[in-house]
Amino acid sequence: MKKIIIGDHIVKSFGEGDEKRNVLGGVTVEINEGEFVAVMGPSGSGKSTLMFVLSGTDGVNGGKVVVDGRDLSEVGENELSDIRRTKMGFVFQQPTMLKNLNILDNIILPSMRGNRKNAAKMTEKARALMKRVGIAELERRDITQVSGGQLQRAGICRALMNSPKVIFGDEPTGALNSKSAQEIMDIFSEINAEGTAIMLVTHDAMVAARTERIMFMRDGTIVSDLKLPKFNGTDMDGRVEKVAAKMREIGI
Ligand SMILES: Nc1ncnc2c1ncn2[C@@H]1O[C@H](COP(=O)(O)OP(=O)(O)OP(=O)(O)O)[C@@H](O)[C@H]1O
Repeated sequence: MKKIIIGDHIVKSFGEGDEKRNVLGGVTVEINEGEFVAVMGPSGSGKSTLMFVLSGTDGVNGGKVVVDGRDLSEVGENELSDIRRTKMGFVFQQPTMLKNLNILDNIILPSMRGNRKNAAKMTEKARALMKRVGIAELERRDITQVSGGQLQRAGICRALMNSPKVIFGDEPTGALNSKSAQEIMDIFSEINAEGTAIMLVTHDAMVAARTERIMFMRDGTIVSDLKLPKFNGTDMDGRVEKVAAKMREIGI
């Protein structure tokens, strides 16, 4: 199986001198193409930091990160930004969107990068994505005129505009009620079924149980790596129980 992301003995520290602290203490992790992964762990265990370094958002202090065969320590700023733009999509707890643009323009803007030439193509793609996630009728709305779940759907459309190989989600369902959260997970499952790898940081066992692999972190290391069969709509209770049992074991 081809690896889309490799983290090889990653060390990440913050602070200087006596204040210096390792937040990731030599983490080795591999994500396969098309894999659906969740990262769980207590607050402060390094989940977001791991996601930031694997996505090249942040550099490392030791070890290396390889994305689709490219060692990020060997690429310059321009190539790093190209890799992030063309191979990765990002979904956050609260999508950061511009208040003076409608939903459609917010989805299109980041992929345009000032290039108006392909505006028609981008608009067509955004409309197809919006239709797919059930927000086709909201394209002219302001971002303040939609629900949290609808805004998150728009955030997912934005992340999919460049057909990424991997989507990173930092608590993408954290601001939603459990029904909306499961609907967002339905969308992630569909995207994953089409071959996009997804890595989600979550505190929610119901969310993690929808993935096929849950990495548990504690104190900057991965302490457990739980594998589940791909979710096919059945045995949700059994899956949640497996995740919950591991959480109890680890003390989350
Ligand atoms: N830019 C930074 N400067 C200094 N310390 C940082 C920085 N970013 C994160 N940390 C510290 O690194 C540790 C891990 O943070 P991180 O956000 O990765 O944890 P997390 O597991 O995602 O937590 P949570 O579940 O609360 O979001 C924390 O102790 C945090 O305070």
